[in-house]
Amino acid sequence: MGIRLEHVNYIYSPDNAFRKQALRDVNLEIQDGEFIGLIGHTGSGKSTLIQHLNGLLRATSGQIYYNEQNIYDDKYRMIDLRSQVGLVFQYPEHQLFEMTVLKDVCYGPKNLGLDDDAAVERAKEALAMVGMTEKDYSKSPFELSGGQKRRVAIAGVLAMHPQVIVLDEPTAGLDPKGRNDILNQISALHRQTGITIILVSHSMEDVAKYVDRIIVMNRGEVFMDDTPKEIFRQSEALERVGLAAPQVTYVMRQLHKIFPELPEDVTTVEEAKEALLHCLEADK
Ligand SMILES: Nc1ncnc2c1ncn2[C@@H]1O[C@H](COP(=O)(O)OP(=O)(O)OP(=O)(O)O)[C@@H](O)[C@H]1O
Repeated sequence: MGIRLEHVNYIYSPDNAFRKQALRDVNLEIQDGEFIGLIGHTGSGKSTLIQHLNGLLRATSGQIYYNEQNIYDDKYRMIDLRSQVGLVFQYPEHQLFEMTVLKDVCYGPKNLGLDDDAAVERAKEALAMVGMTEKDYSKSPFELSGGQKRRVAIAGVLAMHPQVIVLDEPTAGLDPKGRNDILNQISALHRQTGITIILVSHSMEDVAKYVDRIIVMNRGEVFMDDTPKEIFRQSEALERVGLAAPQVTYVMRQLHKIFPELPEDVTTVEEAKEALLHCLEADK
């Protein structure tokens, strides 16, 4: 099962001069356990779309089904959806406010009605999933690095045991090491738990290495929806909407013209390295 969007439109300020149609006839099916990259240039509708997935925004028209239930049915309990589809906003560390890391992560489960012991258990489990250790529990969130704060914020959502986690630009503002750490951690989380992960990003490089499927948004529409390889094959179409395939894809395409034995469609640096080494070995 999973999430299905049918003909979803969303208009901000429909009745005044600031009217803005941010989503146009969006049709999507997201299966349980997928790892998806949601890409688009600024203003393409990514944030608007993800806020529909846990009911924070209500479609102006169209329907959304979560596990085959229409979330706009009068009897549907939006609170259940919110606990199953966790949103991690951009710069989530700004929302850390408790005195200690452990207390902060307990906040969500307690809000769900869990008693103190159960909340602590969930918080510890979630902190371990994002690579935080016992010695971090009693620290103030304010003494952590930017990347660590972000992990704590992600743990806060994980502690609610969501089936789906949506991360809006989880690497924004981090240095290259911080970016790699957090993306590797998210990828490990996907492997360990099998939950659905939707990673919102501006960066093809960031998502190419990790996700199985990329959804490209443009002007509120789903412009492409395919595997990274298929998406990057259409680099001219991407460039028309202000995006580009990863640099390594272009480099390997040029190299393929000179050395046809090298693959033409490469999406990650790791794949390129492997292909080049293989080629060198064969040449020996
Ligand atoms: N509260 C709002 N009121 C009016 N228009 C809005 C509002 N929020 C967003 N928009 C407009 O809706 C469109 C889609 O915005 P959205 O934030 O979903 O894009 P985005 O792809 O997430 O952008 P970014 O990558 O910059 O976060 C943009 O044109 C934006 O200006």
